[in-house]
Amino acid sequence: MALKVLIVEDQFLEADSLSIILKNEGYEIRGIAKSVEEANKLIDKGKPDIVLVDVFLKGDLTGIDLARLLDKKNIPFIFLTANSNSITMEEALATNPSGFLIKPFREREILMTLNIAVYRHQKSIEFFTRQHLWLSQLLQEIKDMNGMRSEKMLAFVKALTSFFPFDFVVIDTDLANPDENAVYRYRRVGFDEYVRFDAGGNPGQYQLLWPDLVAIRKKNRGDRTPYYLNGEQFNGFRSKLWAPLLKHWDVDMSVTFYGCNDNIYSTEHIGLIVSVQALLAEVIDSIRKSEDDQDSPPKPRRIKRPGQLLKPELEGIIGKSPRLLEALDKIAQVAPFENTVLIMGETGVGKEGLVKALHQLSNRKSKPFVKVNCAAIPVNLLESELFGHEKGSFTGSVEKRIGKFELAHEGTLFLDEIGELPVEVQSKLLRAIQEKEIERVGGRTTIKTDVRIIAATNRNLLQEIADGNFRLDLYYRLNVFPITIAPLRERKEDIPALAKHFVKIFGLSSGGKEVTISESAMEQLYAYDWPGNIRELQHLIERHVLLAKRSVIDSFEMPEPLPMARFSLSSDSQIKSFDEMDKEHIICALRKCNGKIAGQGGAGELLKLRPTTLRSKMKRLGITWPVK
Ligand SMILES: Nc1ncnc2c1ncn2[C@@H]1O[C@H](COP(=O)(O)OP(=O)(O)OP(=O)(O)O)[C@@H](O)[C@H]1O
Repeated sequence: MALKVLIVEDQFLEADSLSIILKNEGYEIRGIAKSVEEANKLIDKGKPDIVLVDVFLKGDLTGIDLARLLDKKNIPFIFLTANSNSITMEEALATNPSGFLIKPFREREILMTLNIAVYRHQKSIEFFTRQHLWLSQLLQEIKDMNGMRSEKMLAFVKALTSFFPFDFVVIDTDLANPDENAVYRYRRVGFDEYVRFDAGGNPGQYQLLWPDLVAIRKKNRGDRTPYYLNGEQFNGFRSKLWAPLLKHWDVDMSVTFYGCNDNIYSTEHIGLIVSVQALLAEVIDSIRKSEDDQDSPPKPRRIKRPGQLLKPELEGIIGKSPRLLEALDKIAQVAPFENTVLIMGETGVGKEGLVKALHQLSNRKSKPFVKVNCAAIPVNLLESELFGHEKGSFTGSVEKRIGKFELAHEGTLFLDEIGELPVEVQSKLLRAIQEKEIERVGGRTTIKTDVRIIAATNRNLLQEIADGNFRLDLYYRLNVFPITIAPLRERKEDIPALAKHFVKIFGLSSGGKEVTISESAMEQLYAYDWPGNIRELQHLIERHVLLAKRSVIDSFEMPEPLPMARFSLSSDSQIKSFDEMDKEHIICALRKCNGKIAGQGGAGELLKLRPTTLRSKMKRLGITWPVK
């Protein structure tokens, strides 16, 4: 069936040419609207499958206003823009678009961007449907389960963890009952570990004590709509998701999730919770009716389910910080699906470990796992590395070569350092991913491939796009399910476990040395900022274990602080912005190279920047040569 497209564009010629191109490709044009008002009228007449909307429209409402409405209505949309002014881009990105088309439009790009947008939308629907089915099935099992009340409640909490990330959950089983025993509170302390607080128990650092809960109950009473809040403070947390559960049309119970991290809840969580609201109420009702087990062990109780402490595939991954658990949850959630996954994080944070775990948790685990490090392969060989080549296709290609796409057939292809991929290869990669077929270099036939792509990067891809080094359409195709791993300095609570783990490993590999770390040495590890993240910690400990003459490491020889940190600012010195410093630095390099940008001895080489990146930075900072 033809896909229905609505075009919202006030420039007649542009709208008309888009419409002709799309009609020729078999799309149905639902109409051309010149303003948000006109667009809304057309949408009311019949929902389009996708909307192409100009960011700047005449009238009071802009394309961004329309985008917000479309996002709420779950209609995918692509922005049309000639201007990549950064503030507008930031605002536009926040509306959750499925892509951007930059004017003047090229036919091929229009079609590719539309295909990607449709792919992303289909994947999100598919993801939601499967999540819903999976959660419903789990809830049904818990409802039918025999067992004591606390056992069933724990199974319930564990089931919810995979779908609604939380660090603390409050299940209120009887809102009308002023008894603290009607409220169940659990804190998540590991991937599959929880601490339960019974009536009178102390929920630790988080002040969710009974008086707080009474106040929250009072505030929520009568509220029938689930909501989420991000970025505010709630008793020490930064995110909250609340859902009322109805019985006989009355709000009788509720579930509240709290997260230590910002922005963990979204409209998707609301959609999912609403889709199982009735079942959640039935499960809690069945738990309420099951046998009470008040005479249980002292409180608070740390609960681990034997044999299921951690998914074995995640076992080598050390740490229990909320930031790490958030990433691990996402890995476990997305693994069974076929989605492309993009993993972002600074160098050495553990991206590769997560990618391997993802493959192991996926249905492709018995098939090949193939890694390509896009930064380590010379540019002229990258294409043949990815897609292979035919004998004699270029000088030196004496043998036919099978590329990584073919080697990864039916398995996972891990594209590490994707931000380093040259733009020329990016378009070929995009085609290979989108069309699921490749052509060997020098080959004439297309070869079908079935690979799941997982890409990782330590670069800010949006900045790379702004600098002209990364294709917007490839970014949208890869960024279907993004996962960010926080740097070590933002999850310092993981340091002791990681340090102990590395001490043990390097102790064993250096002849079974048993080494421990003193408290003051551990404090040194805490105080440092770890620009090289876990890899840097690992190397530091390896060195100290090898050199350790005693069984205790009393102090670490910490790396020198970064040069910047050594500058002491006198009270009258002026602090320069990063842009000002960049400008001075670039001008200095240009002077040294006499204005030469590209090639050997050019400023690009000196600054370790691609000439294109350097030129766009110069343009942005208003640098010209000779310097005015
Ligand atoms: N949570 C963890 N538990 C145990 N070891 C870890 C953990 N995270 C990272 N490591 C170890 O730290 C080292 C660096 O990790 P890894 O290579 O996965 O980082 P990366 O993010 O892929 O870095 P880069 O961007 O430089 O490729 C590896 O030896 C890895 O085993």
